[in-house]
Amino acid sequence: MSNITTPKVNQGDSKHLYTVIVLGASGDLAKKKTFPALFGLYKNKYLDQNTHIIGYARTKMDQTTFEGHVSKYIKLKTEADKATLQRFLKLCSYQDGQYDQDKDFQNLEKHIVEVEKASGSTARLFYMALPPSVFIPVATSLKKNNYHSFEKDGILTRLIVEKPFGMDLESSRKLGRELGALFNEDEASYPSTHCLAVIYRIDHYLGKEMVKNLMILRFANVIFGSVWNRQSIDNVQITFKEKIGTEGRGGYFDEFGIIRDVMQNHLLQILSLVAMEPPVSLSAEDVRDEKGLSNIVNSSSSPTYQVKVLRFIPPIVKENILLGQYGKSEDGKEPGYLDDKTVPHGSKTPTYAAATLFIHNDRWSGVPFMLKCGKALDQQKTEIRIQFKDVPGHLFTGLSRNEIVIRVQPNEAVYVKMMNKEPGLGMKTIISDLDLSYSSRFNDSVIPEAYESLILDALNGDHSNFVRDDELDAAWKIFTPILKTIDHGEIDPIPYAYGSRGPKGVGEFVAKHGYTRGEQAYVWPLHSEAGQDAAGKDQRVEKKSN
Ligand SMILES: NC(=O)C1=CN([C@@H]2O[C@H](COP(=O)(O)OP(=O)(O)OC[C@H]3O[C@@H](n4cnc5c(N)ncnc54)[C@H](OP(=O)(O)O)[C@@H]3O)[C@@H](O)[C@H]2O)C=CC1
Ligand SMILES: O=C1O[C@H](COP(=O)(O)O)[C@@H](O)[C@H](O)[C@H]1O
Repeated sequence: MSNITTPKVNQGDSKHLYTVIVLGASGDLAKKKTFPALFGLYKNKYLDQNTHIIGYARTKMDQTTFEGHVSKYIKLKTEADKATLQRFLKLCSYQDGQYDQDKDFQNLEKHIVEVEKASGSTARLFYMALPPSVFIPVATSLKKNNYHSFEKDGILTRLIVEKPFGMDLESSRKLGRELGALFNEDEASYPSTHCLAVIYRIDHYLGKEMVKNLMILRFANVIFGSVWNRQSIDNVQITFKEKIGTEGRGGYFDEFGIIRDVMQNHLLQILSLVAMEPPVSLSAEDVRDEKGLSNIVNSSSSPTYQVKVLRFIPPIVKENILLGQYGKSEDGKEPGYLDDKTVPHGSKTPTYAAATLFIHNDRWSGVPFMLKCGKALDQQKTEIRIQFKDVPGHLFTGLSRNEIVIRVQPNEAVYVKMMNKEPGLGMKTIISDLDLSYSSRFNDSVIPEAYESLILDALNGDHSNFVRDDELDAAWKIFTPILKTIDHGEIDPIPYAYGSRGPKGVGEFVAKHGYTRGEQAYVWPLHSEAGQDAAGKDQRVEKKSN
């Protein structure tokens, strides 16, 4: 594990040994992310070496098949890793059952109790790697059959819930109410007891190294802190691109579309960390107060309201949105979105979206925040691009604007585009960069997977990087009206070819909101496909010496 982040093991709950129960264990998320993350934590000794993992789903599987499912996406680099995997698999077991049958959850309970007796575990982490349609039946069954009071039985319960948290404001509130009736939102409200199960709403982007780095970049550097406002910044872009389409998930995706899949959650969470005011402290509630909604602060006589960043963002309007849907690749080899048989004929669901949001507060008034995301594009990347205003006056010509780029993935980096004197005689300006590329600066460090980091936080009882219900409410208020318009088929997505840069008009869209391409050509060296393919190896040196 990384020497960039050095989390403490079981901080706050060190007396608890957990049993982890993965519901939906037969699924895509469980095999691709949850089990590999649990293995990563186990391998690096962030999980107690006696932590048992129980899979639960409807599919019937014997132990060998389950072990194959658990290990399919686990990357083994050394012989020692192989031996560790064998030890890890001995801690994994599987139980099949329906999601709404008490008797099946009672069987699960028997199995958990056996495991607890054998291991001495006193805490349960339930991980719901399930489609949202079964969140409530499963949470209800768990509460009825598998929940114990800490005070009475000495068993601590935590529950991780995956996105999507609803389809719109109304359904998100309904889900929140129903879940809230079963489990708690917040441990801090019940400090003395620890007796109620607590919900952790996961948005895995909050576990990404560079997203977590935003707080430090912003609030631990005077040089950034003092220019992080409308006086200096012209526009901000937050971009998510994926090379793959909806392969295998078309049916699921069509219900949601790219805005609900990526923009309303991952990109908005990044925006709130880029734009929020400094929190009072790094405590979970102080950080989430700044990102989220209003919070009544008790004063002796009258309450005061702290107003927070998402509340300053009005709903997105039709003029500030651009949608796309991918078709076949230009060579015809890759299928278009509508070629997927699980996608309804003639679907208008967007697989690409660009939207501009404004934050009407003193810091950001007038600064466009452009969120862009799409599937089946030319490259994979997530980045935050903060573009500064033009240099005033006429001392120099042909200048490009300064930009701070935070490359979330791949090839984690922070680089600042800046003007420099071209070396040699004369006073010619040249665009260059201050480049903190992790592959060269921290090349002996391993960056933890987002899910490793977040599961560890949940085990440690740290809510800071999870989504609170009022944040969710604020997020849905921004998106629900435009989503209704889209769901009614009122905006036609612009077609784009699989593997292209996206729909025509994206360049004009960002230009309309102020993004300016400089006169001088600039390519961040690791931006190239070659750089991406060699993730972890710095291509710059080769490029510069060529
Ligand atoms: N896959 C991914 O990359 C990501 C997924 N997520 C979220 O994680 C959750 C799980 O995703 P994912 O693993 O892809 O989902 P899957 O479609 O693979 O579903 C997980 C399991 O749930 C059961 N299941 C599927 N459909 C239904 C249904 N209609 N009714 C009851 N049970 C069903 C199946 O198990 P069985 O039939 O054996 O019971 C399946 O193996 C979702 O909320 C998703 O949005 C979030 C981020 C990324
Ligand atoms: O939540 C989701 O995220 C993934 C992208 O995650 P990443 O960590 O690989 O960037 C996306 O593919 C998926 O559609 C979405 O549901």
